Amino acid sequence: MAEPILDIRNLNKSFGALKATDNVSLDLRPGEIHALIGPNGAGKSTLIHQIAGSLRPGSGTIRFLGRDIGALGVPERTRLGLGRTFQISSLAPDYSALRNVMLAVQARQGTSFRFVKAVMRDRSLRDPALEALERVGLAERAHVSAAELSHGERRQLEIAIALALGSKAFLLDEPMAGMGPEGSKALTTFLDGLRAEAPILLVEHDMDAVFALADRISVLVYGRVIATGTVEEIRHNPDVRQAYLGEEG
Ligand SMILES: Nc1ncnc2c1ncn2[C@@H]1O[C@H](COP(=O)(O)OP(=O)(O)OP(=O)(O)O)[C@@H](O)[C@H]1O
Repeated sequence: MAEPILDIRNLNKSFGALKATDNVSLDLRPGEIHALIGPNGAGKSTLIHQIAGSLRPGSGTIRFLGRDIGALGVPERTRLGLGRTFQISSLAPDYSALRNVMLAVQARQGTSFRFVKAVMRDRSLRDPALEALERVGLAERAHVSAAELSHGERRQLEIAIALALGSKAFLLDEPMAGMGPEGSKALTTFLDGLRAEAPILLVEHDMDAVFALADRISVLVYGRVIATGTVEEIRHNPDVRQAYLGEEG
């Protein structure tokens, strides 16, 4: 079996008396989409925050590309290639889609401050940014401000930014949220292709998308992973049906 890209072992996080992450172990392997599902409040976002570095675990280890990243902050983890999209958008709303991605390319290149006009003309920033927009299907919207993009397009733009940052794995927290059926379908097709580039840890409530995309699913209930398996294994797991899917019959 291939070495995991991301390897989480015995992670714990409490908020007062509440165990939001209860001895969680899971991994993300090359080329896969590993979906993380569970009822509201199960601890999915809390787990993503700990992996991204925006929340410190109480205990446990997080290894990324073979390295213990537990002591690193968010920017260092991003630089190592841990790409993340957020439930709440982190885009600069007044900037065009292109400029949002160019800022990411600039951050990756570590280039210092330049005047905006010079930055916008700089082909070493512009070309990779346009390529990332092309890849997510947003090239035609390159000059539209982030604020004017549809909800789905903003999600695509966030992924373009993660691509431009050279992400080697993606943490996607509810990318389908607030999307209509067409948008969800388009994003599902896109994510299906994206896994070949970098594996995806996908938190998602849209079960159609999860069942269509996931190579493996982990089910989180009250902070604990109660099962990990293929779509078929999870669909037929009696504990999962009772704790979570059961409510859908
Ligand atoms: N900063 C915090 N302080 C105290 N409690 C918190 C904090 N963040 C999360 N919690 C609690 O931890 C539990 C897990 O929350 P979390 O947001 O991770 O769940 P989730 O599975 O992502 O839920 P949803 O599907 O609704 O997004 C919840 O009971 C929540 O109220």
